[in-house]
Amino acid sequence: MPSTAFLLAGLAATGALASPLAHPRVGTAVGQSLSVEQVRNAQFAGRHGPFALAKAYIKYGAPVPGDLSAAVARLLQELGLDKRATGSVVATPAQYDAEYLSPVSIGTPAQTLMLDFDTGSSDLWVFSSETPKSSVQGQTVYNPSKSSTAKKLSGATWKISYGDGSSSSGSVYTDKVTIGGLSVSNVAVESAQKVSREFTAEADLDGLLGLAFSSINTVQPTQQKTFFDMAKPSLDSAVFTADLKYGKAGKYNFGYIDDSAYNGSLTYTAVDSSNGWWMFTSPGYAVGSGTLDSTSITGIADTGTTLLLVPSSVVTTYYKQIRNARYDSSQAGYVFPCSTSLPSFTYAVGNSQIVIPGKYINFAPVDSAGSSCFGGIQSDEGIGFSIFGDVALKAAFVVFDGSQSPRLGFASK
Ligand SMILES: CNCc1ccc(Oc2cccnc2)o1
Repeated sequence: MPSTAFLLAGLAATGALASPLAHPRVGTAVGQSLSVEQVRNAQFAGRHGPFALAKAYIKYGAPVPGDLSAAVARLLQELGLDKRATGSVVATPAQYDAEYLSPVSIGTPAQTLMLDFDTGSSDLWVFSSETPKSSVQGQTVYNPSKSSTAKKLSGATWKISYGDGSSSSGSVYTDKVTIGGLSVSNVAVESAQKVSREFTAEADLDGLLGLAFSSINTVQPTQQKTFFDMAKPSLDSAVFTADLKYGKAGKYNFGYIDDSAYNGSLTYTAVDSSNGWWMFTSPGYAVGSGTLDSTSITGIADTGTTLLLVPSSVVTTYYKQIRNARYDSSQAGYVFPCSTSLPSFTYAVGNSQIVIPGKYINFAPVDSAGSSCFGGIQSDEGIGFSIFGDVALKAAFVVFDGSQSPRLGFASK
């Protein structure tokens, strides 16, 4: 909920706190006299003593006394002026929950693309009219020349590569972006002039929408803000939530926490955003009904990564519990017979725990025969930190709190 002072300053800025008669037009000087016509201030929020009184305090930079602040807050609420923006959009899983796609409207008139919301990166990039035709195979493209609100960001370029080896690059526009009813103007929309073959192969994915911190946005020479950072000033609360699901559509919400979407309570844990990611430390894990092992796991909450990637010692401990599970070097990962009944995997968050049901850890068959299946838990070897990807996140309701001190909230559901 924005502070009263913040709302008051906003109202003052709009002139809503000004007097009903404002914006005097400059009169005409006739001889020594001057006549000044006054016009009604259409934005005036009405005669309200507390506003008038508070305006004086704001005008002279004096702190608004407690009871006046409370009176103003009540008035703002009564007048519905404390309502801020929120948004809510469906997240539909692609094949085997490999990624989740959400509709995003860009430009005027709206061009709606299906984007992969990625809390592990900070670029909003799209297939576009500038993407080589040979690289576009089924994707919907954004055409800035067809948007009256698109503006070329002159001289700006971007280039990004992802953990799975895929990459893309191009030019930059700013345009209006709307997600689930939440519209934000002048958002950086990065137009792909090159995409790697992995993206070309994914006909349903029209681009990515980065939700990590703007400090790792790749636009040069002037780094750009993420959609979330651009939306923050209008949001009821500086948060977004990820409610991904196993084999069915989940939801991303912006600006509010839907307390009916989870069980019990949220447990918050500290975030180290110094590298631009939502990085946190899980104080322990358990396999199946086993006791919690207090080996801590430090990693990022990454909706753009499919699997749960953890230290090799944890991976070995997990698959040791499964007869016929083995490391298959040809797949570069642990596999097991697809008919296997898998143990759950629990990761601690503060003093609480998130349980990933065993079935979430059967990612997909490795071959058309479907006899051998690839594990949803694999090693983070070589990355430098763990990655709590979709396999881990879809077992929870996750709050990405982007306030002054960013934090993550987890709840079971
Ligand atoms: C699956 N390859 C193409 C692709 C789809 C989504 C992404 O983006 C990623 C990949 C890995 C980590 N984070 C984001 O790449």
